[in-house]
Amino acid sequence: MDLSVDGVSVTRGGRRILDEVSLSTRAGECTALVGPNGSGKSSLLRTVYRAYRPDAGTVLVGGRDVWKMTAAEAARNTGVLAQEQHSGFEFTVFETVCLGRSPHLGTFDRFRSVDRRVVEEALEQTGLVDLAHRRVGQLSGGERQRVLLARALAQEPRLLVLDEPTNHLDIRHQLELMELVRGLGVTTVAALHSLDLAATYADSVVVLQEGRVVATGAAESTITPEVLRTVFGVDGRIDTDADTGRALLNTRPLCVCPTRSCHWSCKPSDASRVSQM
Ligand SMILES: Nc1ncnc2c1ncn2[C@@H]1O[C@H](COP(=O)(O)OP(=O)(O)OP(=O)(O)O)[C@@H](O)[C@H]1O
Repeated sequence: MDLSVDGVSVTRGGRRILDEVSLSTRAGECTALVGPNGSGKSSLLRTVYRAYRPDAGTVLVGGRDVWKMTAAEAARNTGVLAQEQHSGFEFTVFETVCLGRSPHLGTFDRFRSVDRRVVEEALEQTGLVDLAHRRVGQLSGGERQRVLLARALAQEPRLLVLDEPTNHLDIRHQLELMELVRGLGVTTVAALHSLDLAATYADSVVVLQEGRVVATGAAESTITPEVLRTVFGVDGRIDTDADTGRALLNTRPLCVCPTRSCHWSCKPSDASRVSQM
Protein backbone atom coordinates (compact mmCIF):
# COMPACT_ATOMS: atom_id res chain seq x y z
CA MET A 1 0.00 0.00 0.00
CA ASP A 2 1.59 3.29 -1.00
CA LEU A 3 1.85 6.41 1.12
CA SER A 4 1.77 9.94 -0.18
CA VAL A 5 2.30 12.98 2.01
CA ASP A 6 1.68 16.17 0.11
CA GLY A 7 2.44 19.68 1.35
CA VAL A 8 1.78 18.87 5.01
CA SER A 9 2.16 21.68 7.54
CA VAL A 10 1.54 21.32 11.27
CA THR A 11 1.48 24.00 13.97
CA ARG A 12 1.87 23.16 17.64
CA GLY A 13 2.43 25.50 20.58
CA GLY A 14 2.14 28.48 18.21
CA ARG A 15 5.07 27.24 16.11
CA ARG A 16 5.14 25.65 12.67
CA ILE A 17 6.79 22.29 13.35
CA LEU A 18 6.25 20.83 9.86
CA ASP A 19 6.42 23.12 6.88
CA GLU A 20 5.04 21.89 3.55
CA VAL A 21 6.48 18.42 3.87
CA SER A 22 5.99 16.02 0.99
CA LEU A 23 7.11 12.45 0.50
CA SER A 24 5.91 9.41 -1.32
CA THR A 25 6.71 5.75 -0.99
CA ARG A 26 5.86 2.93 -3.31
CA ALA A 27 4.07 -0.15 -2.03
CA GLY A 28 6.45 -2.54 -0.27
CA GLU A 29 9.26 -0.02 0.08
CA CYS A 30 11.01 1.08 3.24
CA THR A 31 11.54 4.82 3.73
CA ALA A 32 13.78 6.16 6.49
CA LEU A 33 13.18 9.58 8.05
CA VAL A 34 16.39 10.99 9.42
CA GLY A 35 17.28 14.33 10.93
CA PRO A 36 18.66 15.83 14.11
CA ASN A 37 16.68 16.00 17.37
CA GLY A 38 13.61 18.17 16.99
CA SER A 39 13.67 18.15 13.18
CA GLY A 40 10.10 16.83 12.96
CA LYS A 41 10.46 13.08 12.37
CA SER A 42 7.96 11.99 15.05
CA SER A 43 5.59 14.82 14.17
CA LEU A 44 5.54 13.70 10.55
CA LEU A 45 4.85 10.10 11.58
CA ARG A 46 2.07 11.36 13.86
CA THR A 47 0.34 12.98 10.87
CA VAL A 48 0.50 9.60 9.11
CA TYR A 49 -1.10 7.68 11.99
CA ARG A 50 -3.62 10.45 12.66
CA ALA A 51 -2.29 11.78 15.94
CA TYR A 52 -1.55 15.25 14.48
CA ARG A 53 -4.08 16.74 12.09
CA PRO A 54 -2.26 18.91 9.54
CA ASP A 55 -3.23 22.58 9.06
CA ALA A 56 -2.59 22.11 5.36
CA GLY A 57 -1.76 19.29 2.99
CA THR A 58 -2.89 15.70 2.72
CA VAL A 59 -1.81 12.25 3.84
CA LEU A 60 -2.98 9.54 1.47
CA VAL A 61 -2.65 5.87 2.37
CA GLY A 62 -3.48 3.60 -0.53
CA GLY A 63 -4.76 6.70 -2.33
CA ARG A 64 -7.22 7.62 0.45
CA ASP A 65 -7.04 10.57 2.79
CA VAL A 66 -6.39 9.20 6.29
CA TRP A 67 -8.43 12.02 7.81
CA LYS A 68 -11.48 10.91 5.82
CA MET A 69 -11.26 7.34 7.15
CA THR A 70 -12.76 6.18 10.43
CA ALA A 71 -10.25 5.54 13.21
CA ALA A 72 -10.95 1.78 12.96
CA GLU A 73 -10.43 1.79 9.21
CA ALA A 74 -7.12 3.62 9.55
CA ALA A 75 -6.01 1.18 12.28
CA ARG A 76 -6.74 -1.80 10.04
CA ASN A 77 -4.29 -0.42 7.48
CA THR A 78 -1.59 1.08 9.64
CA GLY A 79 0.48 -0.60 12.33
CA VAL A 80 2.33 1.79 14.60
CA LEU A 81 5.32 1.48 16.87
CA ALA A 82 5.37 4.90 18.53
CA GLN A 83 7.69 6.37 21.13
CA GLU A 84 6.54 6.76 24.72
CA GLN A 85 4.05 3.89 24.83
CA HIS A 86 4.20 3.53 28.58
CA SER A 87 0.82 2.01 29.41
CA GLY A 88 -0.38 -1.57 29.70
CA PHE A 89 2.53 -2.81 31.79
CA GLU A 90 0.21 -5.06 33.79
CA PHE A 91 -0.66 -7.12 30.69
CA THR A 92 1.36 -10.14 29.63
CA VAL A 93 3.31 -10.10 26.40
CA PHE A 94 0.76 -12.46 24.82
CA GLU A 95 -2.19 -10.26 25.90
CA THR A 96 -0.45 -7.14 24.59
CA VAL A 97 0.23 -8.67 21.20
CA CYS A 98 -3.40 -9.89 21.07
CA LEU A 99 -4.45 -6.22 21.30
CA GLY A 100 -2.99 -5.82 17.81
CA ARG A 101 -5.95 -7.85 16.52
CA SER A 102 -8.52 -5.34 17.89
CA PRO A 103 -9.00 -3.41 14.62
CA HIS A 104 -9.98 -6.68 12.93
CA LEU A 105 -12.56 -7.65 15.57
CA GLY A 106 -16.01 -6.22 16.17
CA THR A 107 -16.99 -5.22 19.72
CA PHE A 108 -18.63 -8.56 20.47
CA ASP A 109 -16.45 -10.78 18.27
CA ARG A 110 -14.59 -13.66 19.88
CA PHE A 111 -10.91 -14.21 19.28
CA ARG A 112 -10.76 -16.66 16.37
CA SER A 113 -8.18 -19.32 15.60
CA VAL A 114 -6.89 -17.14 12.78
CA ASP A 115 -6.28 -14.32 15.31
CA ARG A 116 -4.36 -16.67 17.58
CA ARG A 117 -2.27 -17.89 14.66
CA VAL A 118 -1.35 -14.32 13.64
CA VAL A 119 -0.39 -13.47 17.25
CA GLU A 120 1.76 -16.58 17.53
CA GLU A 121 3.50 -15.74 14.28
CA ALA A 122 4.20 -12.18 15.47
CA LEU A 123 5.69 -13.57 18.71
CA GLU A 124 7.81 -15.97 16.68
CA GLN A 125 9.04 -13.27 14.27
CA THR A 126 10.11 -11.02 17.10
CA GLY A 127 11.75 -13.75 19.20
CA LEU A 128 9.25 -13.40 22.05
CA VAL A 129 7.83 -16.89 22.35
CA ASP A 130 9.72 -17.60 25.56
CA LEU A 131 8.54 -14.32 27.10
CA ALA A 132 4.89 -14.68 26.08
CA HIS A 133 3.61 -15.11 29.65
CA ARG A 134 5.79 -12.47 31.32
CA ARG A 135 4.25 -9.12 32.30
CA VAL A 136 5.32 -6.27 30.04
CA GLY A 137 6.25 -4.20 33.10
CA GLN A 138 8.90 -6.79 34.03
CA LEU A 139 10.71 -6.65 30.70
CA SER A 140 13.81 -4.75 29.68
CA GLY A 141 13.49 -1.71 27.41
CA GLY A 142 14.65 -3.70 24.38
CA GLU A 143 12.28 -6.61 25.07
CA ARG A 144 9.43 -4.13 25.46
CA GLN A 145 10.32 -2.54 22.14
CA ARG A 146 10.02 -5.95 20.47
CA VAL A 147 6.60 -6.45 22.12
CA LEU A 148 5.41 -3.18 20.57
CA LEU A 149 6.66 -4.32 17.18
CA ALA A 150 4.94 -7.71 17.63
CA ARG A 151 1.66 -5.93 18.48
CA ALA A 152 2.00 -3.81 15.32
CA LEU A 153 2.71 -6.93 13.23
CA ALA A 154 -0.32 -8.69 14.72
CA GLN A 155 -2.40 -5.97 13.12
CA GLU A 156 -1.31 -7.37 9.73
CA PRO A 157 -0.75 -3.81 8.60
CA ARG A 158 -0.38 -2.75 5.01
CA LEU A 159 1.59 0.27 6.18
CA LEU A 160 4.03 0.08 9.08
CA VAL A 161 4.96 3.31 10.90
CA LEU A 162 7.96 2.93 13.19
CA ASP A 163 9.26 5.72 15.40
CA GLU A 164 12.84 4.92 16.34
CA PRO A 165 12.18 1.17 16.37
CA THR A 166 15.78 0.30 17.24
CA ASN A 167 15.70 2.37 20.46
CA HIS A 168 16.91 0.27 23.41
CA LEU A 169 17.88 -2.64 21.16
CA ASP A 170 21.33 -4.18 21.29
CA ILE A 171 23.18 -4.44 18.00
CA ARG A 172 22.01 -7.97 17.25
CA HIS A 173 18.36 -7.08 17.81
CA GLN A 174 18.73 -3.83 15.81
CA LEU A 175 19.93 -5.78 12.80
CA GLU A 176 17.34 -8.53 13.28
CA LEU A 177 14.56 -5.96 13.52
CA MET A 178 15.66 -4.19 10.35
CA GLU A 179 16.05 -7.53 8.52
CA LEU A 180 12.61 -8.60 9.72
CA VAL A 181 10.98 -5.34 8.63
CA ARG A 182 12.67 -5.51 5.20
CA GLY A 183 11.64 -9.12 4.77
CA LEU A 184 7.96 -8.41 5.47
CA GLY A 185 7.48 -6.62 2.16
CA VAL A 186 5.12 -4.19 3.90
CA THR A 187 5.38 -0.48 3.08
CA THR A 188 7.33 1.00 5.98
CA VAL A 189 8.16 4.51 7.13
CA ALA A 190 10.65 4.58 9.98
CA ALA A 191 12.26 7.42 11.89
CA LEU A 192 15.83 6.35 12.52
CA HIS A 193 18.70 8.00 14.33
CA SER A 194 21.17 5.48 12.97
CA LEU A 195 22.24 6.77 9.58
CA ASP A 196 24.06 3.57 8.70
CA LEU A 197 20.93 1.48 9.39
CA ALA A 198 18.99 3.93 7.22
CA ALA A 199 21.57 3.69 4.44
CA THR A 200 21.72 -0.10 4.61
CA TYR A 201 18.06 -0.96 4.89
CA ALA A 202 15.96 1.85 3.41
CA ASP A 203 15.00 2.07 -0.24
CA SER A 204 14.85 5.83 0.17
CA VAL A 205 15.84 8.36 2.78
CA VAL A 206 14.10 11.61 3.68
CA VAL A 207 16.26 14.13 5.53
CA LEU A 208 14.39 16.60 7.75
CA GLN A 209 15.72 19.80 9.22
CA GLU A 210 13.63 22.23 11.25
CA GLY A 211 10.39 20.74 9.95
CA ARG A 212 11.36 20.82 6.28
CA VAL A 213 12.53 18.17 3.85
CA VAL A 214 16.05 19.07 2.75
CA ALA A 215 16.95 15.93 0.81
CA THR A 216 15.10 12.90 -0.46
CA GLY A 217 16.20 9.88 -2.50
CA ALA A 218 18.72 7.08 -2.31
CA ALA A 219 21.08 7.09 0.68
CA GLU A 220 24.13 7.93 -1.41
CA SER A 221 22.49 11.08 -2.76
CA THR A 222 20.95 12.20 0.56
CA ILE A 223 23.40 11.33 3.34
CA THR A 224 26.22 13.25 1.70
CA PRO A 225 29.20 14.95 3.38
CA GLU A 226 27.42 18.26 2.75
CA VAL A 227 24.22 17.06 4.50
CA LEU A 228 26.22 15.55 7.37
CA ARG A 229 27.92 18.90 7.87
CA THR A 230 25.04 21.32 7.38
CA VAL A 231 22.16 19.29 8.84
CA PHE A 232 23.79 17.04 11.43
CA GLY A 233 26.76 19.24 12.31
CA VAL A 234 29.41 16.56 11.85
CA ASP A 235 32.19 15.89 9.41
CA GLY A 236 31.86 12.56 7.71
CA ARG A 237 30.75 10.34 4.93
CA ILE A 238 29.06 7.01 4.32
CA ASP A 239 31.34 4.32 2.95
CA THR A 240 30.27 0.97 1.59
CA ASP A 241 31.95 -2.10 3.03
CA ALA A 242 33.53 -3.90 0.10
CA ASP A 243 32.83 -7.38 1.52
CA THR A 244 29.29 -7.02 2.82
CA GLY A 245 27.94 -4.08 0.83
CA ARG A 246 26.76 -2.59 4.13
CA ALA A 247 26.92 1.15 4.73
CA LEU A 248 29.53 2.30 7.20
CA LEU A 249 29.17 5.74 8.71
CA ASN A 250 32.46 7.46 9.27
CA THR A 251 32.05 10.67 11.25
CA ARG A 252 33.84 13.01 13.60
CA PRO A 253 32.80 16.24 15.30
CA LEU A 254 32.78 19.24 13.03
CA CYS A 255 36.09 21.05 13.15
CA VAL A 256 35.70 24.54 14.56
CA CYS A 257 39.23 25.17 15.75
CA PRO A 258 40.62 28.51 14.66
CA THR A 259 44.10 27.41 15.70
CA ARG A 260 44.06 24.51 13.23
CA SER A 261 45.71 22.32 15.83
CA CYS A 262 42.78 20.42 17.25
CA HIS A 263 42.56 16.92 18.59
CA TRP A 264 41.29 15.72 15.21
CA SER A 265 44.47 16.80 13.41
CA CYS A 266 42.58 19.06 11.03
CA LYS A 267 44.32 19.97 7.89
CA PRO A 268 44.43 23.74 7.30
CA SER A 269 41.99 23.24 4.42
CA ASP A 270 39.42 21.72 6.84
CA ALA A 271 39.61 24.68 9.18
CA SER A 272 39.29 27.24 6.43
CA ARG A 273 36.31 25.35 4.95
CA VAL A 274 34.55 25.34 8.32
CA SER A 275 35.22 29.00 8.92
CA GLN A 276 33.56 29.83 5.60
CA MET A 277 30.26 28.15 6.63
N1 LIG B 1 2.50 18.82 20.80
C1 LIG B 1 3.53 19.66 20.63
N2 LIG B 1 3.49 20.91 21.17
C2 LIG B 1 4.52 21.78 21.01
N3 LIG B 1 5.64 21.49 20.31
C3 LIG B 1 5.72 20.27 19.75
C4 LIG B 1 4.69 19.30 19.87
N4 LIG B 1 5.05 18.18 19.20
C5 LIG B 1 6.27 18.44 18.69
N5 LIG B 1 6.67 19.69 19.01
C6 LIG B 1 7.93 20.33 18.65
O1 LIG B 1 8.15 20.07 17.27
C7 LIG B 1 9.54 19.88 17.04
C8 LIG B 1 9.75 18.56 16.34
O2 LIG B 1 9.51 17.52 17.29
P1 LIG B 1 9.60 16.00 16.88
O3 LIG B 1 9.34 15.19 18.11
O4 LIG B 1 8.75 15.76 15.71
O5 LIG B 1 11.15 15.91 16.46
P2 LIG B 1 12.03 14.61 16.18
O6 LIG B 1 12.77 14.88 14.92
O7 LIG B 1 11.20 13.39 16.23
O8 LIG B 1 13.02 14.69 17.42
P3 LIG B 1 13.85 13.54 18.22
O9 LIG B 1 14.90 13.05 17.27
O10 LIG B 1 14.43 14.31 19.34
O11 LIG B 1 12.88 12.47 18.64
C9 LIG B 1 10.24 19.98 18.38
O12 LIG B 1 10.77 21.26 18.51
C10 LIG B 1 9.12 19.73 19.36
O13 LIG B 1 9.36 20.40 20.58
